[in-house]
Amino acid sequence: ALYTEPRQLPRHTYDYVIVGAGNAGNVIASRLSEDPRTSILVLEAGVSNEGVIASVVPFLVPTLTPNTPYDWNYTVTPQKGLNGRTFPYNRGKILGGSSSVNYMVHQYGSSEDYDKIAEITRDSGWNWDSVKRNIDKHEKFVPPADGHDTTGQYIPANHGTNGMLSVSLPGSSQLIDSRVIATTRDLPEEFPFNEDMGGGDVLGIGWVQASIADGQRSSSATTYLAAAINRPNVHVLLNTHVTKLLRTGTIKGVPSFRSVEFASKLDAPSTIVTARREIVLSAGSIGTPQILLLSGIGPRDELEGLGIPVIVENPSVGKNLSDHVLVPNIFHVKDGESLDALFRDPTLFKAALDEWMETKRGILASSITNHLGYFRLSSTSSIFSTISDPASGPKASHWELMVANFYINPKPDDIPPETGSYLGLLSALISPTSRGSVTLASADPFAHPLIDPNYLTTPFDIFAMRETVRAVKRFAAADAWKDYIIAAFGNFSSDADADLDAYIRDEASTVYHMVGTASMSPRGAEWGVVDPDLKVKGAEGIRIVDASVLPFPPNAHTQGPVYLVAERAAELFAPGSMDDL
Ligand SMILES: Cc1cc2nc3c(=O)[nH]c(=O)nc-3n(C[C@H](O)[C@H](O)[C@H](O)COP(=O)(O)OP(=O)(O)OC[C@H]3O[C@@H](n4cnc5c(N)ncnc54)[C@H](O)[C@@H]3O)c2cc1C
Repeated sequence: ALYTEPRQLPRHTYDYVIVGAGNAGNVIASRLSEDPRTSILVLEAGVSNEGVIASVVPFLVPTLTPNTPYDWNYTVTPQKGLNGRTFPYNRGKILGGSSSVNYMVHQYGSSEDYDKIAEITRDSGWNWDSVKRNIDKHEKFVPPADGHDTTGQYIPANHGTNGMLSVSLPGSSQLIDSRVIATTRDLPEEFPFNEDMGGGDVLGIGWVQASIADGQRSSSATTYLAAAINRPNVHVLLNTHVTKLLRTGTIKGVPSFRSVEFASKLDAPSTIVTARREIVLSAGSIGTPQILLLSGIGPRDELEGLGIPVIVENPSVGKNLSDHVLVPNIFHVKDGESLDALFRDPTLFKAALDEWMETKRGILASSITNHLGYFRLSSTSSIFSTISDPASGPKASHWELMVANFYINPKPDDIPPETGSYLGLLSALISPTSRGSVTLASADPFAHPLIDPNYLTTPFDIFAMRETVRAVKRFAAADAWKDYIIAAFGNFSSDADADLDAYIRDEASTVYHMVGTASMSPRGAEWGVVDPDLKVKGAEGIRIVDASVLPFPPNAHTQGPVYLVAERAAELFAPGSMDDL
């Protein structure tokens, strides 16, 4: 059942209380409630996704964030690596969390990401061979909206056909599709074709797979939660801001936490609910460390500085933040051959929307990109003489290329040109070495925390980003683009290091893939926030299941890895209810 006010809750004690009905939280709610003996309460700060049309129509995704009621509307602190700039950091505040507002690219990453997590945590349960078994129950590969022949565009054996989340290839073709594929033939050494990144091999460029079915977004709310919401053992409470977890005693010599405090707003009365088995924190890479800190779990000096009693001292909480930083690399192209007119001309846009409304087809049935790829820096790059390779392994990437057939620059103060046609060859750093943090700005649970991704503050990161821009220019110089690309639009024509650095520091923003703020580490390690079974270190009764537990950013857009983490996590919980004991 779905509730919108605390007084509607029929009870205050459950087997599990899940904080956050987001990407990961809904997987846990859905899987745990398959056992009818297990009772579950999910607490979600956001609103329902029902009736939010922009969260249904794939191409409307840019209207969902930032500065909307479906976004937390966070901002990053001034970034010293980006000339002191600050910008919004989008996060879904809606059923489905960021899976209801993201750009729907769906992939899992490199097999070497998972093997590296297994190595870091010393738990083979996280290696690729073990984790990939969950793809079958997670994924349901479906035909694209336009029903085109997908032969050669993916490898069926890499995919599930019977799982929860629908995934498909692009549902509408774009004019540049054939040029992208031709580039993989023009420059096969540097930009090879990759038929399918879903099997753990990410290198090369290929067709985008997206969480879309029948021209509509597939999120954790429309799939996992939708399957569970009518079960009598699942209660979901919306508009509910969790303010802290409460210590309820001591078990095996460590503080135990079984109660969760929440309120609808600062001056509203708070309510307390209790989890007989465990509390599951799935509030995401920002919300999860914030709640831990408010609960007295974190760095002693930070907590004492704000007058928060320290219950579990852990210097790692909120640290190790890492993210995929992005530069737009926009090119001016042949007039009329792009999607720019669609954004500028309300009549064209209305026609596209009408088509979608009538048929769920057309350009709006897909997300904004049909192709992306992952690549390595040259192994002879000078940077590797001073820094060891930060990629997950020799088959993993350093950077990603995303192809968008219109003017796209996520920088908030950027003003798109009123005329002309454009191509975005966006590049993102996949293996950053910069690390940032989430810290409390105040002890007020309703105040946004300080979010400092600390982008581009290491020699490797700026070196690698510079090389991505150079590689993009080589991509754009392929024969396939000769009669199409006119010139670079933006300050990246010069090849001088200093000029490229200035361009990057001026233009960079994010792909919104923040991870690592409650990282996994080996059992007994002196660092990290959770053990490999995702239980909070030095505490009892709290497990964390969301993007925050990933120790480093994967070779993927992060929803797929988060789904796989959540599916594996669901297997770690004890079956049944405390009532049985
Ligand atoms: C604009 C944007 C575009 C993106 N594009 C892509 C993409 O194309 N492909 C991709 O793979 N990934 C993409 N991502 C990233 C991906 O969506 C996230 O990494 C992933 O969804 C995070 O999952 P999560 O479970 O950790 O957190 P979330 O899904 O964000 O869930 C956290 C939930 O907890 C709730 N919550 C937080 N704090 C509290 C509190 N105090 N009390 C109660 N509830 C709380 C939130 O409201 C939210 O519902 C994008 C993200 C954004 C924002």
